[in-house]
Amino acid sequence: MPCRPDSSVCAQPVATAQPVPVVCAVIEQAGRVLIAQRPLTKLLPLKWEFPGGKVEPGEDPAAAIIREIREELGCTVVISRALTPFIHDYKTVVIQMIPFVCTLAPGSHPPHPHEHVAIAWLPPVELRAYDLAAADWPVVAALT
Ligand SMILES: Nc1nc2c([nH]c(=O)n2[C@H]2C[C@H](O)[C@@H](COP(=O)(O)OP(=O)(O)OP(=O)(O)O)O2)c(=O)[nH]1
Repeated sequence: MPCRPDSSVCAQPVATAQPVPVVCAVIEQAGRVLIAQRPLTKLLPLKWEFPGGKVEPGEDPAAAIIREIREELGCTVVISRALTPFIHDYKTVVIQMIPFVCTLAPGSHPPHPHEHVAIAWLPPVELRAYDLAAADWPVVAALT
């Protein structure tokens, strides 16, 4: 039997995409935090962000942020605290942002951009002058 669009009893399968879990690190050092500029060739080209990336299936978010920072910046971070995760809807993709405040581990190499086009260390109040990815503004609000 065909389904009427307004029917409440019609159980058509509905596409319910799960948010993509994304970890990001607010790396703190001497009153400044690190942001990184995304490459031209990826989503959100040239937007600034807190470095990180997608959590792999079955991966613990805390392990994911340490892995992503090692891959992207060649350094080791220690998690100081977790900020509250939240959902951001980009319309083309819905992500769950899972932010961590971190410091560089003692003896770590300094961060060096392997995938980003630039990095910057800023006092948190200066973040608002940068063209950050939309999902990063709640993270900035949690910091300032
Ligand atoms: N890493 C990161 N991604 C962010 C931030 N803000 C934000 O909207 N995003 C979005 C951009 C992407 O849609 C998604 C993360 O994707 P990504 O491309 O950085 O992840 P990845 O490093 O795992 O990349 P790949 O292996 O798939 O190439 O989250 C942020 O602060 N950090």
